[in-house]
Amino acid sequence: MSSWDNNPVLTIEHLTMRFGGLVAVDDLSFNVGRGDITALIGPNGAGKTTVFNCVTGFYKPTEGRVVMNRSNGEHYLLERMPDFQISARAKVARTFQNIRLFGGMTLLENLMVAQHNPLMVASGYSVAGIFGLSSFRSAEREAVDKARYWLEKTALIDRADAPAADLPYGDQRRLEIARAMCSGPELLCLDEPAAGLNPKESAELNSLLQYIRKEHDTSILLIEHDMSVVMEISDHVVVLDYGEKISDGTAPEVKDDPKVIAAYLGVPDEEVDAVEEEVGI
Ligand SMILES: Nc1ncnc2c1ncn2[C@@H]1O[C@H](COP(=O)(O)OP(=O)(O)OP(=O)(O)O)[C@@H](O)[C@H]1O
Repeated sequence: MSSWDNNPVLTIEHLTMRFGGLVAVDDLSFNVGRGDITALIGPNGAGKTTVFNCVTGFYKPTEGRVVMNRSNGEHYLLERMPDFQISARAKVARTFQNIRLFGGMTLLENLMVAQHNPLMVASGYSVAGIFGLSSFRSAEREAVDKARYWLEKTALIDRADAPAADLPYGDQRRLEIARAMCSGPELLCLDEPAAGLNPKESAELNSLLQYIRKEHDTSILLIEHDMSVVMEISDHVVVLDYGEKISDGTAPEVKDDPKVIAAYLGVPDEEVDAVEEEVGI
């Protein structure tokens, strides 16, 4: 049995998502190991983002189960929960393929908004906040400390008071990760975190993700097209093609799987050898 099957933080069972006649995800099952960095890869249109949307409550799957197994022993059936509870109670956070920050707000404000739920609770849904009661003030201080901590870890602290829209692209990507981490997730889902990054920024991203996994006991599930990132940091790689799982293993196992090579080259399995020879790989 693979390590990710022994102690999964997320269990996906027979997940199917149909859009009319199109089957975007077809009877997909896999586990995300606790403490692992798991990559979900596959050619364009394979169904990766649809899986993310089912895990994070943006879509309700047509069939199947998505179970979050929290470290305190609680289990959550994510397909039955509204998305705000998936973040607040099941402790799953995500970033998006297209960056979604509040461009007009400062970096610090973006990270404070991410902590809106605990702050609202501490404010007694505004009464304590309005009267400046100490319970609210201490919750607010904690939220600022947490925001500053993640700005430091993502090397953005010097620009804490700048508008998010003024940041270069690579910095905005890191700010999105900082924002997701402010909700204290046990599972962090990242949709193409390395898209648009230069090699230096990609290397910094790798270090950041390894730090998050090691120091914060946060498991990571990422969709990524940049194979240098996938191969370097993933403990476990799941490959989708046309909504179906075609390979599932460690990065070296998956890299050498003829089915994966065939899917990426867009040819049938039996033609892989010939095409590889032709293109010299
Ligand atoms: N809301 C939707 N309505 C209809 N079809 C959809 C919807 N979302 C996704 N699809 C279709 O489902 C299939 C899988 O799309 P998805 O975005 O999950 O793939 P992907 O692997 O993330 O692709 P990419 O790598 O290009 O982002 C595609 O054919 C897509 O057009």
